[in-house]
Amino acid sequence: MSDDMFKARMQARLEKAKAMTEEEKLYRFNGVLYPTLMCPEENFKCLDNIKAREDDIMLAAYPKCGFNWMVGVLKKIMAEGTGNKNESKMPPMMEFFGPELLKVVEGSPSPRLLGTHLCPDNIPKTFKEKNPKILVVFRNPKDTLVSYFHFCNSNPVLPSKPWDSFFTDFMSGNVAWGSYFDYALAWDKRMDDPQVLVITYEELKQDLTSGVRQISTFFGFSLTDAQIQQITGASSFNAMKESSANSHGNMGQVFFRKGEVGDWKNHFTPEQSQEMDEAFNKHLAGTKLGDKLNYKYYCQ
Ligand SMILES: Nc1ncnc2c1ncn2[C@@H]1O[C@H](COP(=O)(O)OS(=O)(=O)O)[C@@H](OP(=O)(O)O)[C@H]1O
Repeated sequence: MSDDMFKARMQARLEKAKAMTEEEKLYRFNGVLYPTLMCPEENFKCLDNIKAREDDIMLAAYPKCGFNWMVGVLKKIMAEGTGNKNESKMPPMMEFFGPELLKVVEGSPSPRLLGTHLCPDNIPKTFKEKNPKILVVFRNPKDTLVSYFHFCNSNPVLPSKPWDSFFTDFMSGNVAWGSYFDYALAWDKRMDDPQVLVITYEELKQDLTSGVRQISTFFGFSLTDAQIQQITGASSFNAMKESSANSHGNMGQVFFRKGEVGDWKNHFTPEQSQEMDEAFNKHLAGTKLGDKLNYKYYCQ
C-alpha cells in the first residue's frame, strides 16, 4: 500500500468517525477496549498469521508514553545503521495493519520496524518464539494520563470526554488498550530479560544523546558520535513537531502536543493526585519498573 492510499484510508476513517457516537468509537476485544476504526476485529484475526523474525526491531509502549518519538529515533538509527532509509509514512503499529498492510510487512526486507501498544501478553505468540529485541518506552502515569486526555479530545477516532470522567476511566482501565497498571505490571516481569530494553520518557528528556546511544547499541548498530548527535538533534520535540506535517500529515500537531515532563500539575486536583499516588503505591511501588519510573521525583 502506498503512502497516498494510506492517507486516503485515514481520511475516510476520520470522516466515518464524525458519524459515530462517542460510545461507538471503542469496542471490547478479549476484554480490552480498542478504537473501533483503527483496530477492528479483522485486524486481530489476521495478526494471528503474522510471522515474526529474529531480527525484527520491536517497539512497545502504552499509549502516550513516547511511541512516535521512538519511531522517529529508531527509523533514523536504522537508516544510519543499514544505509536504507524508511520513507514510509504508515505507522508501524501492528494492530493497525489489517490484511493488506500485513502482506506488505511480510514482504518487507529485514530488519523491519514493528510497534505495538498491545499488552505483552496479547502480542502474537510468534514474537515469543522468534524472540526479537524489544524497546519498551514508559512514562510516568500522571503525564501519560494528561497526554491521553488531550489526545482523546483532539483525535476524532477516539471518544471525547471531560477531564473528570477521563480521569475515572483511565484509573479503572476503561480506555483504549486497557489499564496502564496492568500494562506496566506485565512488562515489570521482563525487566531482567536481555532481549528487552526499558527506557523512560523522563530519562530521554533528560539526556536524549545517551538514550539514542543506548538504543542503537541495544539493537546492534555501532554508530559514530557524529551520527548519534545528528539523530539526537533531529529527534528533539521541536524538531519533530516542525517536521510533523510531513511525518504525520494533518494530525502532526495532535501527536506532537507539548512534549514536557510535569504537565500533570496543570490538570490534576489534589484529590486526583492523591488517588494516583495511592494507585501507584498499590500496583507498582517496590517493583523494578516502579523504581525506574522514579515516581516520587516526577509525580509528587
Ligand atoms: N521528540 C519528542 N520529545 C518529547 N516528547 C515527544 C516527542 N515526540 C512526541 N512526544 C510526546 O509524546 C506524547 C505522545 O506519545 P505517543 O507517541 O506514545 O502517543 S500515541 O499513543 O502513539 O498516539 C505527546 O506528549 P504530550 O505533548 O504530553 O501530549 C508528544 O508530544
